[in-house]
Amino acid sequence: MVVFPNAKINIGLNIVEKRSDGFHNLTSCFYPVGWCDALEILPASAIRFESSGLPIPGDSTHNLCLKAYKLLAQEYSLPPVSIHLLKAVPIGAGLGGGSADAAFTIKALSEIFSLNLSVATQQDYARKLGSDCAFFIENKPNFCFGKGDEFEQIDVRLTGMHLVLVHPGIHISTAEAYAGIRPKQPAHDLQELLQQPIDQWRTGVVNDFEEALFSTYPLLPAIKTELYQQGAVYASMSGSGSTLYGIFREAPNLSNNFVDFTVWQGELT
Ligand SMILES: C[C@](O)(CO)[C@H](O)COP(=O)(O)OP(=O)(O)OC[C@H]1O[C@@H](n2ccc(N)nc2=O)[C@H](O)[C@@H]1O
Ligand SMILES: Nc1ncnc2c1ncn2[C@@H]1O[C@H](COP(=O)(O)OP(=O)(O)OP(=O)(O)O)[C@@H](O)[C@H]1O
Repeated sequence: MVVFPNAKINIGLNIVEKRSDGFHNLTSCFYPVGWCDALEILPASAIRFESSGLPIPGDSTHNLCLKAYKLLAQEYSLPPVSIHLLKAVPIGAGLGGGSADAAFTIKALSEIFSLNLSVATQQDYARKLGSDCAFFIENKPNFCFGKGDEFEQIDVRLTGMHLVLVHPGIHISTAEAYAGIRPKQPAHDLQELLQQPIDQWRTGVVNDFEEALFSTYPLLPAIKTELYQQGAVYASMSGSGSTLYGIFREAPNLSNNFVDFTVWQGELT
């Protein structure tokens, strides 16, 4: 089976408080986007994992696809599989790429081996692998809270709007980004702000990681400013960075912009 684990963006991200388990409670709208990896999982005579495309830091035995397989294999006595991951979504980029790989592995294994796992059960397994993972089981725009792994429906529809993602090649560790944050209650309720027309998001819909990371990496606010100059109706950093995104009504002509960076463009669904 071949599946295509896609990235997400965060539209607004409030880091509300530090929890007793060391994690943070947050509120954010997670929105799936079309930039994706390719993941092939086949029954095999022995467990095998390999990846191509972007190099993934760390030992491949720690890859989230393998962790997801091992989690289900021990519960359901799964036979061995061969996994090939073609990595395209940048890593440490605030796009949840590794988390999507983990969630799509759970979904694919459930289908290949007819495990008949409910959405809720798959989300429970995904939560064990990372805070962002559970979102990718349903993979639809959601208002997320708790560690980012609890969901409430939200009526934010950007279908047909044009998205530009700019990854400046800076790897930001999620744990380090959280360590630099002072949690606070948001000035305005994010769910309410997102009910306003998108033209009004610019003033109120904020990503709390921007304040700390923009002073460390001046390139990041420069890219955000450029996205607005090119006509974005809303621009922000995604997650803990370093990817910036702009939402446009029409595809901009970016032939002379962002030439030093990795850019992905496409329509939002
Ligand atoms: C920044 C976001 O991408 C926003 O969507 C996510 O909160 C990150 O989620 P993630 O990459 O799945 O993070 P995890 O793999 O669960 O955790 C990595 C590290 O980030 C910190 N972490 C993560 C999520 C969270 N709600 N609070 C945290 O403090 C913890 O130090 C944790 O050890
Ligand atoms: N399939 C995978 N894809 C990417 N990174 C993976 C994967 N499996 C394990 N990892 C590890 O996760 C680390 C990246 O985690 P990190 O949370 O910083 O970034 P991310 O998963 O790309 O998404 P985000 O930046 O949105 O959190 C890598 O350094 C790598 O060691």
